[in-house]
Amino acid sequence: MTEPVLEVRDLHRAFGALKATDGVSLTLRRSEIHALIGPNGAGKSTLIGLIAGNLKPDAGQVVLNGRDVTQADVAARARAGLARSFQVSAVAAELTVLQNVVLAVQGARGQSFRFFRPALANTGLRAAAEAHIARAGLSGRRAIPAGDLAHGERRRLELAMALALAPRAFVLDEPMAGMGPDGAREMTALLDDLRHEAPILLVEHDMDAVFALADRVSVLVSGRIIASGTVAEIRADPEVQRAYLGEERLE
Ligand SMILES: Nc1ncnc2c1ncn2[C@@H]1O[C@H](COP(=O)(O)OP(=O)(O)OP(=O)(O)O)[C@@H](O)[C@H]1O
Repeated sequence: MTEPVLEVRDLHRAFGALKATDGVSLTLRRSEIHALIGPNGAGKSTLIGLIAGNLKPDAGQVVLNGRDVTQADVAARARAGLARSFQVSAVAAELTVLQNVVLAVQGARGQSFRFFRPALANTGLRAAAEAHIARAGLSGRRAIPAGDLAHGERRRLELAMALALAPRAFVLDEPMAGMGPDGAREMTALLDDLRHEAPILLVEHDMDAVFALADRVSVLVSGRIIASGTVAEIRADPEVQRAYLGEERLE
């Protein structure tokens, strides 16, 4: 089997006496969607923070493409190809969709934002930005200021900007949050496509989306992964039913 794109090894993080992350190990393989689910307070945000570099672990490792990035900061992990979206966002509301994505492409290429005007005239940057916008399904909205986008479109814009990083792995924090049923279905289709760009670690409460998309599901409860498996395995697991899925009123 090929080496995982992202690997978390025996990660620990406490806040005082509370073990928010208590010995978590997981992998993300090429082209897969690995969903992380769990009740409120289970430690999902803490784990994402440890993976993205916002938080430092007390022990354990985060390995991206075979490289130990445990001591690297958020920016260094982003440069190494980790695209985290939906919580921290650099979208500028007054700029158009195209302008925002051009800036993201320019930034990803290590060029200064001071040269914004030349950037818009730069056909290479512009073509790359247009391709990301098309991939995110926003071509018809390229001239709209980001601040005027609907909620779901804004999420698409964030994904288009994440694509500018040429990501090796996506870490997505509740992409379906705040979406109606149509928006959630559209986002589900988009994520199903994006997995071929880079695999996705998906933290999501929307179980329809999780069950439609995930190749594997890991269930986090009190800082520990209590079960990991296919959708069918997780749905049939009595411990998961007891600890979590029972609350979600499945089927
Ligand atoms: N900075 C912090 N200081 C102290 N305790 C914290 C801190 N961050 C998180 N915690 C605690 O760690 C535990 C895990 O929280 P976390 O936010 O990671 O869970 P979660 O699964 O993301 O929850 P939710 O689904 O509600 O967002 C909780 O008990 C929370 O109160």
